[in-house]
Amino acid sequence: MRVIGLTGGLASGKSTVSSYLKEKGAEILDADLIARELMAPGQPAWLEVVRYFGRDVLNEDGSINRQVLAERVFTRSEDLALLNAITHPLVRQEIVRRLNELNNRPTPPPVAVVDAPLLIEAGLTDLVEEVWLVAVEPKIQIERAVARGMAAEEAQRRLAAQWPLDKKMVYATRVIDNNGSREEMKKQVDELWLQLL
Ligand SMILES: CC(C)(COP(=O)(O)OP(=O)(O)OC[C@H]1O[C@@H](n2cnc3c(N)ncnc32)[C@H](O)[C@@H]1O)[C@@H](O)C(=O)NCCC(=O)NCCS
Ligand SMILES: Nc1ncnc2c1ncn2[C@@H]1O[C@H](COP(=O)(O)OP(=O)(O)OP(=O)(O)O)[C@@H](O)[C@H]1O
Repeated sequence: MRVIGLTGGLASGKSTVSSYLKEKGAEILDADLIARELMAPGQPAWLEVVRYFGRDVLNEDGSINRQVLAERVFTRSEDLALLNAITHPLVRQEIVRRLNELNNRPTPPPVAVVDAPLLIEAGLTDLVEEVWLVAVEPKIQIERAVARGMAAEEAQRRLAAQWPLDKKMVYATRVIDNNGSREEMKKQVDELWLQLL
């Protein structure tokens, strides 16, 4: 089983690329989804979030109010650092567990893709053989995030919490340019997939 890391900032097109890789037969481990699952009531990250951020960030049913928490962490860098310190080790542990599980299947998939916006920032690159970076100009990232319903200021704040493209480039072993059309992106992924297998 080959293990690929897929990364890129906000609204860069990671999910679009990973759905395409899934069609080709890859198994996808989605770090955003894993983080969300670990923050469900009673789960390890939920307990820590409540301990450090208090019950103010909870909905009435005890689930985390993601909008309130996002407002806290993307306007106060100390709070973001705290949330990252809670979630990133747990996300890492869960990714390791799931990769082992895939590897131990009687027939492991040919490729596992770790889809993580913060693959590089959170230091997960040692878990993967290659780092595929979905690269998009910040202006287009904001446009696409807004088209998806996010306020422009919110998108700006999230982008500011992520490493700039040139810093991520240093860690990338392959770059997928997603400034153009979906078709153009697919052509590049077809090529990378052929080279991989
Ligand atoms: C802050 C939270 C509650 C906001 O939830 P929300 O549903 O609005 O966003 P969602 O989780 O779908 O993330 C959307 C995008 O926001 C950006 N983002 C999320 N967390 C972070 C972060 N810690 N730093 C920078 N950008 C982030 C990413 O581009 C991500 O793809 C949530 O993102 C969270 O718990 N983040 C901490 C966990 C984490 O770092 N996840 C990233 C994968 S390791
Ligand atoms: N080449 C493209 N041209 C136009 N729109 C695109 C292209 N690629 C992706 N999109 C759109 O941009 C938005 C962001 O893409 P996607 O959800 O794949 O990004 P992401 O990196 O997974 O985002 P996030 O991690 O922030 O959730 C989506 O609405 C998607 O349909």
